[in-house]
Amino acid sequence: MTGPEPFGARLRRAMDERGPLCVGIDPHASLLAEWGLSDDVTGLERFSRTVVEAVADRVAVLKPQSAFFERFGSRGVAVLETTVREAREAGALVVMDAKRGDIGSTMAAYAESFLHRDAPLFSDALTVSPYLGYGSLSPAVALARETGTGLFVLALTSNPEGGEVQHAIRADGRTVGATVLGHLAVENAGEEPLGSFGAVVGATLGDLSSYDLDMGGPILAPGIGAQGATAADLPAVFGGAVRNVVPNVSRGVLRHGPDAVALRDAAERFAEEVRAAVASV
Ligand SMILES: O=c1ccn([C@@H]2O[C@H](COP(=O)(O)O)[C@@H](O)[C@H]2O)c(=O)[nH]1
Repeated sequence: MTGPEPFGARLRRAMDERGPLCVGIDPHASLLAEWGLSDDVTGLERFSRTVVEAVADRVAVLKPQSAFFERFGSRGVAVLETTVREAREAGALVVMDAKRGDIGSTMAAYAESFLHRDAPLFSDALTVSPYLGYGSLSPAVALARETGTGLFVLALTSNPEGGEVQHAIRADGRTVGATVLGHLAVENAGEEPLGSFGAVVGATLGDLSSYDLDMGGPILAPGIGAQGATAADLPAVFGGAVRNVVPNVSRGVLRHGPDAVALRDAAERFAEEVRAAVASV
């Protein structure tokens, strides 16, 4: 093989070896308070390091939510850099949840910020928004191919408001969300065992049988835990595509902190529930 191993192949292996689970690092102010931490950079740093030390050596994916770090300005971003580096060093893949999206020329700079090997925030994958037109993501697709990283493109989000955009029907009769999934199928064509260009599809959405979720790439599925979905819902929501689903749980795990053993146990319970749900299909 020439070049770095693609993200999709690395993710497939991590999911098979560690179980298909993504734990979110979302340092909400309310969680900092529950953990007895101050709502400042010191609290942020302690929170993030505790999560990384508790689970990064065992879960497939960690997903820091950039917003909760950006809240503290440049010092918060410095904590995010350390969090990403330490999580990767411990063996987890890192999906940066920054949901970037802009015109192509600016998108190129966003891609450099997260997917260039020399970037301080270099991550294994980045969440992006296709709602400036899927083609605006081309610079990120190109850089991800070059650096062996991946993208998770917002297709059908977990929040109830998403439907007004994503279920909207285009002139060709397809929904906007289905169109995004169609673009991803093209990106992933021929990639084995899994493409590097994933979709974000909420686990909260109920029956999605009208959508072709089998687009050759991974599906990042937020919504389990605090948003009300459960691992047992996954087969009904994702059907045969469930094998490629990486469910995300943030608050559902984090509320068990600050005790590292309790965090680890919670992550392992979710991973086991997901494994059982996938095996039932
Ligand atoms: O459709 C989406 C896309 C992203 N998210 C993000 O996932 C986590 C969910 O956190 P929970 O605490 O498990 O609810 C959070 O970072 C969201 O910004 C999403 O929920 N839905």
